[in-house]
Amino acid sequence: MAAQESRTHAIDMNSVLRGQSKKAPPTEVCVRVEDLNLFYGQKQALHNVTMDMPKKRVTAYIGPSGCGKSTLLRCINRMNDLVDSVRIEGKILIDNENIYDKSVNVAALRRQVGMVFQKPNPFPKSIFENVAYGLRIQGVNDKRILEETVENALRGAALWDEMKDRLNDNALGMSGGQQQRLVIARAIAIEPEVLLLDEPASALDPISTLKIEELINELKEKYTIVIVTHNMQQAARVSDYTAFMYMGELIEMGTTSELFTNPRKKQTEDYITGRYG
Ligand SMILES: Nc1ncnc2c1ncn2[C@@H]1O[C@H](COP(=O)(O)OP(=O)(O)OP(=O)(O)O)[C@@H](O)[C@H]1O
Repeated sequence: MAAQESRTHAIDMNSVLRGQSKKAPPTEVCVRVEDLNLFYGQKQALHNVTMDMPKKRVTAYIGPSGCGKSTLLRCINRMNDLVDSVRIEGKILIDNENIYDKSVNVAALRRQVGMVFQKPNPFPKSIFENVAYGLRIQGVNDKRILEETVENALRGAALWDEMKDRLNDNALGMSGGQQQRLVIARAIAIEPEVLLLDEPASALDPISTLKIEELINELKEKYTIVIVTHNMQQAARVSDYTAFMYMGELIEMGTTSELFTNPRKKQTEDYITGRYG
């Protein structure tokens, strides 16, 4: 009875999910997290997290503020290494290689695993140079290669038609939504394998948000995507798999459709039915 009632809550997930297939088809694992524990000084922020993220699919992390979503996301390209007090135990395997192995080249890892943040962060340079940036720092200066890459990346980020006549304009003159797609173009210009998106639309208006969501849907043809979002409807719209986290633990992960319509754990059900968070 309670469960029955709880499904008629504020967000009608069945309507959000309508049209999605019940089960995302099986696929290879791209990123595997194994027994991951993370400490910021004395404080443990992740507890024994183990999960698989499938190749060329979108996995969303949801959960209340402070539950460790961004921390877990930042482990996938070792961004947390930049925090002084951090200590990490466990493994993250990308294509079966442990990215925490001593032999790993972190700069190469960050080329393999691109990241986009909540606030768009274009450089105060031209649109062209923003997208060409990753190639330039790899030492590529061939005009033809740069032009081709910039065009492909802008097309990939659904920006080419809007921006093809403005390539020399300063990127800071673009709207917030355009800037966020530009930052995505900058990330895909160097052809990463995995794309991490940390609340990529939370600073954007509804139309720009919709464009980002459509873009995510297109990008998963080529990339494995992991997205942190506060917005459960957005998770339901864009992701194939959803992981629910609570107080640094992974409570439950499943296909998005199953997790939202038939959660196995009470904490998940309480969260998606709006009882907390
Ligand atoms: N650099 C840091 N130093 C110390 N503690 C941190 C740091 N970053 C995050 N934390 C702590 O780790 C915990 C998890 O934070 P995290 O940002 O990963 O959560 P989140 O689920 O992404 O939250 P939100 O949805 O509010 O962004 C929180 O208690 C937070 O205060």
